Amino acid sequence: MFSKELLKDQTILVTGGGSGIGKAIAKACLQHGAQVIIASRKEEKLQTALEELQTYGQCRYIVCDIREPEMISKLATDIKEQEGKLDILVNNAGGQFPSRAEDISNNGWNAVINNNLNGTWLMTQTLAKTFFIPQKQGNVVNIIANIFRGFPGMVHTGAARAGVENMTKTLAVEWSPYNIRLNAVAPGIIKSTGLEQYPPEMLKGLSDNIPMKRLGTTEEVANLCLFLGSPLAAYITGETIYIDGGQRLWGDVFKI
Ligand SMILES: CCCCCCC/C=C/C(=O)SCCNC(=O)CCNC(=O)[C@H](O)C(C)(C)COP(=O)(O)OP(=O)(O)OC[C@H]1O[C@@H](n2cnc3c(N)ncnc32)[C@H](O)[C@@H]1OP(=O)(O)O
Ligand SMILES: NC(=O)C1=CN([C@@H]2O[C@H](COP(=O)(O)OP(=O)(O)OC[C@H]3O[C@@H](n4cnc5c(N)ncnc54)[C@H](OP(=O)(O)O)[C@@H]3O)[C@@H](O)[C@H]2O)C=CC1
Repeated sequence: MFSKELLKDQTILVTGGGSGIGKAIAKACLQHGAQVIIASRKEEKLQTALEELQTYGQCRYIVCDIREPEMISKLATDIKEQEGKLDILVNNAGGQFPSRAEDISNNGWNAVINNNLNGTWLMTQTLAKTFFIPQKQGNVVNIIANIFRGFPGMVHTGAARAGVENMTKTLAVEWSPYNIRLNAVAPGIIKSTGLEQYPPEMLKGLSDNIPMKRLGTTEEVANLCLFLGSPLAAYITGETIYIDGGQRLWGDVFKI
């Protein structure tokens, strides 16, 4: 177990923090001494999550669509006025839909690229310019996906997440003079609210195709993010860590 003071005095923004993996990350950060802001599109979801999260520490929410530059600017101003600083950004918001590549419409492709690549970029650039670069200190954790062998059945998100992975490496070098670390976390299949959007027949037998024969938990992903956000990972930057029970190496996710 980590020290309860691992993230003491840290201010952390978790996008998509109202559900699933993001909520688990927010909870873990609160339990380790941080103050946390969660952000996403749906206020009702954020409000419900907040009621649970604030029992663990100081937390609030901001409604923000990561695809909308104006909303992101307002979010940055809001944090500047309220908290006065930001130490860690967790870019967790995202998602996609399963589809054969030949069936994806132009709008469908753009929606997924906008959500996962452009949204992550806009958040990262705005918050780095507002906080991390002037502070000469910052930390970004990007949640991507298991794209190790491509992403058959979800080419749009595979392309977007590969973009985020490369962006993570590039910015780790460009922004190292500002003492900003950036890393990516690549979850395999995690038992979370996100899986509810997949048809039940697609979810049958998934564990059989994972070397460890089980799905991951949101808490396991949160623990990895805690580590990367903390001083324990002070010399790690530009890295992608897979948390997938070995699935990147063996087993089919999609039968194609
Ligand atoms: C076998 C099990 C799977 C294991 C894989 C596990 C790995 C990954 C797991 C996860 O990531 S879990 C997290 C999942 N959570 C989410 O995905 C939630 C967020 N997702 C979304 O919000 C959407 O998917 C979105 C498309 C990114 C949202 O975009 P937007 O709100 O802009 O969409 P729309 O305006 O409704 O539609 C735009 C465009 O996209 C087409 N489209 C949307 N959904 C589907 C769909 N289910 N199937 C086909 N096409 C879809 C939609 O039709 C529009 O295109 P046009 O119709 O206008 O051409
Ligand atoms: N669960 C899994 O097996 C895996 C998940 N992932 C990724 O991990 C992340 C979390 O997934 P998970 O918790 O499972 O799923 P959820 O669907 O529960 O989480 C997605 C979160 O992102 C938010 N979100 C989506 N689009 C936007 C947007 N444009 N602007 C702001 N917020 C947005 C949603 O909130 P709201 O609707 O309020 O906007 C929601 O809270 C996602 O990026 C997902 O793709 C990756 C690999 C595997």
